[in-house]
Amino acid sequence: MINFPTDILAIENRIRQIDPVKYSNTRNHKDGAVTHLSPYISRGVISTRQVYQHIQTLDLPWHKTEKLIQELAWRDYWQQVWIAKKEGIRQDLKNIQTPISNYQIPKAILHANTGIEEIDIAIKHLYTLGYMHNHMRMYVASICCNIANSHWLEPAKWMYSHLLDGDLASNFLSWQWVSGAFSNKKYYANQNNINNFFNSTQQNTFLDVEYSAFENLDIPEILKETVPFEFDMKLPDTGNPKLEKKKTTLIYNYYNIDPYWHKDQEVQRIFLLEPSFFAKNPVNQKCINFAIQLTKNIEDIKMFVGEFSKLTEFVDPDHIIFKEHPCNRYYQGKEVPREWMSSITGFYPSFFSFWKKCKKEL
Ligand SMILES: Cc1cc2nc3c(=O)[nH]c(=O)nc-3n(C[C@H](O)[C@H](O)[C@H](O)COP(=O)(O)OP(=O)(O)OC[C@H]3O[C@@H](n4cnc5c(N)ncnc54)[C@H](O)[C@@H]3O)c2cc1C
Repeated sequence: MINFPTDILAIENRIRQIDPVKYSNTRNHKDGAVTHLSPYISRGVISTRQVYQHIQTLDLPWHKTEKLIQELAWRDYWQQVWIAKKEGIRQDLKNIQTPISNYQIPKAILHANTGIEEIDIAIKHLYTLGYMHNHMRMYVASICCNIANSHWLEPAKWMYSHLLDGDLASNFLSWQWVSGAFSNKKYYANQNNINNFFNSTQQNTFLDVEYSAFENLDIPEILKETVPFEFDMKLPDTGNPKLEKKKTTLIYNYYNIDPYWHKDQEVQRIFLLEPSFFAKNPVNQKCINFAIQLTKNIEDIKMFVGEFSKLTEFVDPDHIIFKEHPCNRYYQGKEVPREWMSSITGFYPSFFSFWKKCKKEL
């Protein structure tokens, strides 16, 4: 079973294990050769550029690596949408999702008892592992939004809260894509599709229908009971670390745990966990622990649990440096850029218009 080590050498080793050819032939399958790198990209430990540069060293023809590079570009694309739309990613961006029967989550999804064996197994794995296969994320989102007619936001928050790779842009915008709020067509998958890609043989489930039946499908009994997303999240209680007010200070956070950032320089390093951010975007203890473990790759980093405004009482903003990211627009100090795979920035209404431009550079 897959695991997610936090030591930087193990993470770099995982990059070296990428097989772009096998990836493109198998990525949609349960046991496909996917990279399992997303928790490290989401937490800002490695960048899409770094993965892309490794792929280039393999000296493979473009057509054999294109699929994986394209998936990496999806990551950058959603980030650019987030930068452009800001908090707007929490709302239906292109179309209003319809029909909606509730703004909650089907209880059967939360309790992993939809009756669809592979879905239920995958949700239990999500709870224990903090990971779910991309195709399975699409199935789960489709069941919530397009079969149970739940608005995408609450189930998206639920999934985000359990993923080690939780990334608000990839998450919310993918949910919008599945539900038709960021695409012109809802995504459906039937039981046959799940059986094909997830090696099962189940029949007679609520998804065991022809595609033509989906538009007018009644909400199955098992999905009718819905519950709100409620999460009581606790951040570690560390007390205030000893800080130097006038020392050059690098701010790390849930989206930036880059161990090579100004490595070997004599600076103050702070891992900032802001209660207001996590109150709005809660994650489970496993996710917080994972992030904290990742900071162990950074020497002498100190954890500060509190708001940025509180931190500035201890460190002068003139001495603060932070990486550009939509979740920390309000930081004060010097903002420096993140690493991207290409130089293409800005909002593109569709991934393929963005990809067309990226491709020219890659
Ligand atoms: C409903 C839904 C919710 C999602 N929520 C998240 C999330 O919270 N965080 C997150 O990182 N990804 C999310 N994704 C995207 C995708 O499922 C994961 O990035 C991918 O499954 C991660 O596994 P991997 O690293 O093995 O991916 P691989 O298939 O090995 O892909 C390599 C890398 O490409 C990028 N990538 C691949 N597929 C996508 C995609 N569809 N969208 C954006 N980037 C992609 C990721 O950075 C990934 O690490 C979501 C997708 C869906 C459909």
